[in-house]
Amino acid sequence: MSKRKLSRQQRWRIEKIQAERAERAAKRDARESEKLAAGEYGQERPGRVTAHFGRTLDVRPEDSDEAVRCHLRANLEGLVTGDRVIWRGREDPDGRVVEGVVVARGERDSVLERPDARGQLKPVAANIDQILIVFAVEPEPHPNLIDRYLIAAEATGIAPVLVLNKIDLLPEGGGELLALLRRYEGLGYPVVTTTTEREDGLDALHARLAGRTSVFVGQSGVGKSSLIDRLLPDEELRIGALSKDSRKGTHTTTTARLYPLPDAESAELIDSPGIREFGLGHLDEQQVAEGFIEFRDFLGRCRFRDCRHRHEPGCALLEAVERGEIHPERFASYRRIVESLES
Ligand SMILES: Nc1nc2c(ncn2[C@@H]2O[C@H](COP(=O)(O)OP(=O)(O)OP(=O)(O)O)[C@@H](O)[C@H]2O)c(=O)[nH]1
Ligand SMILES: [Zn+2]
Repeated sequence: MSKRKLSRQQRWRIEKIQAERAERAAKRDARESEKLAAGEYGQERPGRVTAHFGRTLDVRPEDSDEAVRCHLRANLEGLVTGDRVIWRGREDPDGRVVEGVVVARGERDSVLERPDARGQLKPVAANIDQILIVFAVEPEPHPNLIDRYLIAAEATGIAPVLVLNKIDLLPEGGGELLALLRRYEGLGYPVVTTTTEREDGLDALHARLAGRTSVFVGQSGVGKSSLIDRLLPDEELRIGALSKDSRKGTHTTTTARLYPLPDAESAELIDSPGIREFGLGHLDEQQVAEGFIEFRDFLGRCRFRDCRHRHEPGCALLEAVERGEIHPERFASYRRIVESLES
């Protein structure tokens, strides 16, 4: 077969497939607008996306715990778990909302992004109030791991919280790790200590979660799963927040999900394996410097506009270290992280 003939055939096939696809989409839209026009769907109301599967979403109404399987109006794109939306529900003869259509997306306060397979940043969750960076007495956090997480969190604009887990393993008197934590508290970061080994081990965490939407991140083995299992003890509760037919879904493990926490006052958790792995990947030197919050007062004050804060004369950061306004270990950590970006 000649090359040209093949490509003509291919072109024809592609065009046919595209035409069919467009026709299907147009039909679907027409059906939806008919239903909307015919008043099959009820009033517009607010809700929040609790899970998403392509063009299908689970939306939890503001006045209910049970999410409703919804599809998207054709002109809407890129909704993620945590998005606030306006939607309309369709009721069955018994007056129960059985399905819905999302008609608009609300403003986002924040968005968490992750690089996709091609390295392009894609939103994975929205309207998160705080990133809980979990680390543990064991495995001991290696130097500047905490800083790396803090920088990544600062770059999202979402408030970080440090959670030290497994405090049942702390030595008498607290040891170095607690001293390190005090330093972070001094910088203004909230610090919470936890243990899943004691009945009251999560009290401080519950208080911190109340009234907010949170995500847990942190290195393997620090106890994220254990903490989340304790916060959402009832497996059914995790699944029960979803509409019935989404339980059958096979693609349910990778999407981020939003869970209401049973024991804390209007606390919500967004979780997925991808979110837990949140890390430093895609930052540049500028973002790293800005991620050290105590550097911010000094950035832009160096003598040279393109100062890289190494040994340049008139470097505002180096002078601040000299004066004791920046902790030398934080500055050393900054340097190591910048160097690791280069290699
Ligand atoms: N002593 C002690 N062990 C804990 C505590 N919390 C969790 N562990 C243990 O730490 C180990 C790791 O906990 P996981 O919850 O699997 O940690 P993770 O962060 O989810 O790890 P990945 O799934 O690899 O990301 C398990 O053996 C837990 O039993 C704690 O508060 N104290
Ligand atoms: Zn400088």
